Amino acid sequence: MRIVRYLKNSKIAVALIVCLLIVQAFTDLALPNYTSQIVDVGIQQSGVEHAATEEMTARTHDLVAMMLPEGDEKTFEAAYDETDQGTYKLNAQGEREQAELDRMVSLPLVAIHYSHQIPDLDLDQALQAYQAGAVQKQQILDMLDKAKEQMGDMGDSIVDQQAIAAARAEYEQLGYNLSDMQMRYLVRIGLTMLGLAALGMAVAILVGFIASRTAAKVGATLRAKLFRQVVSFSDAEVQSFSAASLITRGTNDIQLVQMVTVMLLRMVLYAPILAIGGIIMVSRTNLAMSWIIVLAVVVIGVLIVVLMKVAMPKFKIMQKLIDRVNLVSREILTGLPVIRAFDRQPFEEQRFDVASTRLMKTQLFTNRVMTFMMPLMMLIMNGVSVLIVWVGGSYIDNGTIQTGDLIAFITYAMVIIMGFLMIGMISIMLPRADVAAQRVDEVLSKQPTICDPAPGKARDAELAGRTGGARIVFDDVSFKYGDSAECVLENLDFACEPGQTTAIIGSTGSGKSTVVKLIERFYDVTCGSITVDGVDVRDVSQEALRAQLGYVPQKAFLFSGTIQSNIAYSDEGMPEERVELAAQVAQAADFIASKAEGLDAEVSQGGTNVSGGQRQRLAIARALATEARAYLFDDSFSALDYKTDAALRQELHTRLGGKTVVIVAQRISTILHADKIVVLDDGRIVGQGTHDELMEGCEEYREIAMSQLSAEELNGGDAA
Ligand SMILES: Nc1ncnc2c1ncn2[C@@H]1O[C@H](COP(=O)(O)OP(=O)(O)OP(=O)(O)O)[C@@H](O)[C@H]1O
Repeated sequence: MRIVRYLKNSKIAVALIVCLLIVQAFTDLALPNYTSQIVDVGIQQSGVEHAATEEMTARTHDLVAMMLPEGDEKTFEAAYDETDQGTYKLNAQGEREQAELDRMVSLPLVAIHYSHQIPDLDLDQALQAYQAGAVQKQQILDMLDKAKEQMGDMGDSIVDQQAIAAARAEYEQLGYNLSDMQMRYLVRIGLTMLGLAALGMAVAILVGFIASRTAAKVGATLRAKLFRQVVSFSDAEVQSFSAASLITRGTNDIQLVQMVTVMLLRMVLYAPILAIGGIIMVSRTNLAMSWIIVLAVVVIGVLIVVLMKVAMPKFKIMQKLIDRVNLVSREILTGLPVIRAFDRQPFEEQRFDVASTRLMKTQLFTNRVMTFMMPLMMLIMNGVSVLIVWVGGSYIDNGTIQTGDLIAFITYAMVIIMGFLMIGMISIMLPRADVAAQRVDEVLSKQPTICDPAPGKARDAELAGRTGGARIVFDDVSFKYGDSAECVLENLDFACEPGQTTAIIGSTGSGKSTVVKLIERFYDVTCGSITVDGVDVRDVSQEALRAQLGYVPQKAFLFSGTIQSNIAYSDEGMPEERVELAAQVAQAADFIASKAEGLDAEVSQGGTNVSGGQRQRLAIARALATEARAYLFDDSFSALDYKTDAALRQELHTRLGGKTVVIVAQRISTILHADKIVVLDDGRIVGQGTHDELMEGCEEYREIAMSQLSAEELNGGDAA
């Protein structure tokens, strides 16, 4: 069970909860016993608990002593002390042995109490005869045994009940106020019950508090781990899960795990304690009716199994359906302008509706099944109560049990059934949470395809501290994405020299962006190698490699914050001058100056409140603000107008003197003056050299150039 594993680091909290739950079970289980006492002793017996009264008259004392076997007589004599008034009071030793005394004195007391109803029996005479030695103890004991035998099976319980009546009569004879006694008893038991209830409540609150804290900690730890793991993923892993699913796993799934962890700590641990405690208490009350509880538990078991069989498959697909709704919503929200432009709202609404309705139907189904559960459970509980009253009624009738015992039995039966109910509810929730936990584990156990070399083997030191440009070399590089059969790049051989601009050009889908992504090591090459200053990119840590590179992605992405925080993204403490210089080189200074807040102007999430060109310029400034040795521009000038494009290239040329520049471009004018142009066609290099060389020797390049440039430009003029 995965969820239990998550509690590995919270052993102390779990142990504490178990201890507290035992206390809570003790209070919960003790209360019905007190209710039973209130009914049996407090009400029916007027608060008289024991047959062995606290005080008795000398006559009763002597008569009881006469009717006890010798061993018991000694104990009895030792338990009572004679008072100045000639009565006998229970002493401390007697209080300790009260249960034993009750057993002894019951029959003699009943005999004394009812003696006047038996003709020809004069106990006083018998006592005199006994004291005079005319009658032997054994004769009296035989007489008592015979009387008891005549009462049959019910003898014991009848004697117990009548003994209490006799004790009451004894108290009355001594002038005790019985209603005061009753009130004192009721108040004492009532206060004990209140105290127990308060303790139970305090413990329950404490358990809830610790359980919630522990579960919240489990949730937070899982979220942190998941986030760290997802951040370490390459594009391939993110794609394999899909961003929407990763979000559901990080939010909904972990939330479910957290919720069930609370239930696990509060209910799953409590249920067996309660059920076992209840069974022990019931066995003390009345075993004859236990079959009712067994029957109820079996019925509940069957009910839960049926419900699980019906609802479980639906529970299992629920998480996938939530994923789907997330995916569709994300796509629709991101593509809203396109949807509007093509007037596809009805279609998208329909798509969303399908995903949402499937989720709704599944949830409705499971909720409906669950709705059945509560009334059915109540039916079972009420049925059990009725059965107990019915069966118990006859037991009360023939004196086997008392009314209070019956009430206590009903309550214990409910406690046991509740325990099993809780186990049932959890057994429905747990598999669902287990699916969620499994989904989280899938992410956590996914091995990132891009890994750093072993700590001792990393060649970071060879790159650290170098200045000037970096020499990037592609040596017979081939690459294919994931499991796809075809190579996107094949046998690439070229070098990007320091202090030079290397341009990569080619038709759409020819693999230009992939080249840059391979330098950044977002993916690993399938064959061949890429080296930076002679060091294979796989032999250095990703951090060290990327510190050498300034990257501007094809799709400029900005974070919510300010212009300043976006440009200084690589280093929060970046000096203002560097931010300004980067903005200036990236041709963003003018538009920043036009903003009232300047560098502190707000940027919304994804940079949606700036234009495409401005976004590109800020993304360029962000890369230029780093201290990289090679700058990779992946089609980063496409949204710039020709003038800005030219000015930017001019600035790059002068400011980035010795650095390496790699420019992926669609527009030939952007790369016209590059030191080397690599022409890609369908993942293969079809030519490399300067513009002039390629115009002469590369058919594909000439075609692109002729389609984009005027005759004048082709003859040496500048497109800008
Ligand atoms: N994540 C990916 N998974 C699978 N295939 C991909 C992935 N990214 C790109 N491709 C495929 O690899 C090929 C090259 O893509 P790439 O983005 O490198 O081309 P490009 O030359 O930069 O195109 P463009 O000029 O349109 O940006 C394309 O055929 C594309 O379908």
